[in-house]
Amino acid sequence: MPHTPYYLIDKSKLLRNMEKIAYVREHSGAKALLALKCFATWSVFDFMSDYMDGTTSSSLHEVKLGRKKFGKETHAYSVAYADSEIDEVIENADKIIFNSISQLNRFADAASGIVRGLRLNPQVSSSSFDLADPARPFSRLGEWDVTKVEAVMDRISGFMIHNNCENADFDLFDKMLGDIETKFGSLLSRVEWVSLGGGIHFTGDNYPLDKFCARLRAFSQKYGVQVYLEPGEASITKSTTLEVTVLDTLFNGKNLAIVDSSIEAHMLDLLIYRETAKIEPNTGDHAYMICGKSCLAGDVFGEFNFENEIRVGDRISVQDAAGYTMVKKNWFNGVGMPSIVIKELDGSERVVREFTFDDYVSSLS
Ligand SMILES: Cc1ncc(COP(=O)(O)O)c(C=O)c1O
Ligand SMILES: NCCCCNCC[C@H](N)C(=O)O
Repeated sequence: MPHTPYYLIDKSKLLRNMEKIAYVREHSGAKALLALKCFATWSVFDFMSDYMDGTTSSSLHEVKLGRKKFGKETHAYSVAYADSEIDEVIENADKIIFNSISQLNRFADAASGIVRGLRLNPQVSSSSFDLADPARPFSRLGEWDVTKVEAVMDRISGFMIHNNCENADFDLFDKMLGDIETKFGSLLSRVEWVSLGGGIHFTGDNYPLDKFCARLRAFSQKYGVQVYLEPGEASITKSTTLEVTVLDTLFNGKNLAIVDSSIEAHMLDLLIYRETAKIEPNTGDHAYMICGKSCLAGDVFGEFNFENEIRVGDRISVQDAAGYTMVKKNWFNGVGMPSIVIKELDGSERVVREFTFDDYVSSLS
């Protein structure tokens, strides 16, 4: 049994998402690229690559990781490329998507030998978080002015449009795609491919996959484009837990349990978006606030119910711990970094990465 804390990636749960992605690819004709910003734990890429078409990236490091560890089709995108990195980005990519017309022009020569695209911003999104809303006022994420885009159509063969965020509502997706068609329809029929980005929770329970496939296929046929999807969360949702152990219990008006992990260090996204973790089944008469071990006063995973009183040494599994966790983990307080463990399809567990004091030291100088 590995020492806690560790992220436990369960391949049988990952497989459920992979099979839905494969279904969508087959029935819609869309290609699916893993968004590495969400999940970049490359030890399961061999497994995932049987079900997906490749990766998309947000930086030089991610595009190189995608090329090296996942293979297949590799898309490069970044909010802005530096002169010093553009050649290496291009060397490692099949397509490059520029965020702005100025970057497209700046790197016109460097990128003349690679398929190029441009990010469009339809100025509508499904995000309820200002922080993650690509359509927020003054957004820097993509071009929105059709006249300006028309002027560079000879330099690109595709678009990327990412405006969904944790969107589990097919009707909302459908409506927003309609908005995109209204705004950019005249441009869409002039390109060969369109990536609709990530943020579409189509692998969730009860998502109307057949309607989704039909909508994607109709879009693809109407404009004569290859559609791409860039699932991050949808690829890995509910596949992983963060396994922790209780180190101490206190009563300060509420029952508190301190675990050998930290929301700040190991599930940072929850803190950023002011969400609580998930612990199942969350039933029983014993209510506890589950707290992290960093010195941050608000290092709290949330309040949950348990069937029994919690004792030091008890194990707790924090659910849904794959997306935006391992890619964001940090060494705050020097808290021990969770190992990464894979549960194989036969149920056996394999530790694929452990972090030591030397890793902490080498992350600083
Ligand atoms: C361009 C792009 N593609 C894909 C994604 C992945 O989104 P999600 O993990 O919500 O599916 C994001 C999220 O930031 C993104 O910005
Ligand atoms: N759970 C809170 C919202 C998370 C939003 N996802 C983060 C990134 C996202 N893909 C984006 O578009 O910014």
